Amino acid sequence: MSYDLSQLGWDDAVASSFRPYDRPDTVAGRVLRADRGISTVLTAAGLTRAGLGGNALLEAARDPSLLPCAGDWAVLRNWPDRRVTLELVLPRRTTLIRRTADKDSSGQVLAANMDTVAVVEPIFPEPSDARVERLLALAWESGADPVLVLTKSDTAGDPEAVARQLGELAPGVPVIPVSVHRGTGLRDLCELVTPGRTLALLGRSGAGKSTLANALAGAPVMPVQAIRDADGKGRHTTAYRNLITIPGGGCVLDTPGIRGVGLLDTGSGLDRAFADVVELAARCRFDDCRHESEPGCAVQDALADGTLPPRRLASWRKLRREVAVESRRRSVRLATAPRRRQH
Ligand SMILES: Nc1nc2c(ncn2[C@@H]2O[C@H](COP(=O)(O)OP(=O)(O)OP(=O)(O)O)[C@@H](O)[C@H]2O)c(=O)[nH]1
Ligand SMILES: [Zn+2]
Repeated sequence: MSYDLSQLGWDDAVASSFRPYDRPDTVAGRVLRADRGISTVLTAAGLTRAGLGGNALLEAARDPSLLPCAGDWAVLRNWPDRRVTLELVLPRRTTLIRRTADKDSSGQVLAANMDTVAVVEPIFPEPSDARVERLLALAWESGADPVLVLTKSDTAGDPEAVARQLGELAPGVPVIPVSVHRGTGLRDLCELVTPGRTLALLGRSGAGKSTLANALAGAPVMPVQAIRDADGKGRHTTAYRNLITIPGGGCVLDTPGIRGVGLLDTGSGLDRAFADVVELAARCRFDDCRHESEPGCAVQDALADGTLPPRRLASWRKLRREVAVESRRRSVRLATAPRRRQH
């Protein structure tokens, strides 16, 4: 079997990052799934499973975020005894990464090398403004283009009205109401999974991500609810992340249903998610305006004339505080971490 990797997004940039490692015993592939050290990888020769090679283990010890994850392009090595190891994760073009509770961790990579991140929020039960804002910041931070997908639109009397309302939390982001049950809105999403393009789905458990991935694939490739193990115990399907190849080209990356996401904002994600507030703040008279009671505060003016909802300002402040606390913690950690190779 031979597979055309350009369908999966293999292009000149990936090819040139692979070139230095291109040897008779190596091959490049895209990670469909990474599960406790075993990666399922699609190469031009077909599907293969690879354990972590020595080099990949070393890299991961240095920085756990360099462990392979779904969506990665990787260098595989074929050994004479037919073993296959994953030796290196090629540089990621975009990365969805969240802060983990683990203090030493540099964050958990949820998905890599996607072109678009769909923040998936269900219309029923009630969509959460705060979750949408947080996930959009994470999506912007990834470097990919965000879209906001409102699932189960069949449950709303007027899904367009809900879309307009949530659209206010998503400046510059297309909002797409979708109902898989009715088959509406899917065409807009299909345009994001044309050959070579990857769409990642990000949302809470039950948001309808798997249902959406199945609909985009046109065939049930992923069990929606629970599947049964051989021993009869129920196992939930979304503990892992999966890259699904779409017949006709393109891929969908389903991330696990996440309960809480900590932001690991290093710069622009939050600013872009709150572009409306940032733009107002840039118009304040003082550069260091705290938008409280300073004269000439454009943010306070917008609150007063009703163009900026107070809730929106409050969530911006809350997320900024969270990110500031986290980056302080990170810099303390870096300063106190034992140096490697001191001599
Ligand atoms: N009414 C309606 N229900 C839907 C639609 N899409 C999904 N659902 C239901 O929503 C529930 C959750 O869907 P899933 O696709 O399993 O959600 P998920 O986001 O993959 O959840 P996790 O696997 O836990 O991350 C299921 O019971 C679906 O049948 C839709 O378009 N309309
Ligand atoms: Zn101000």
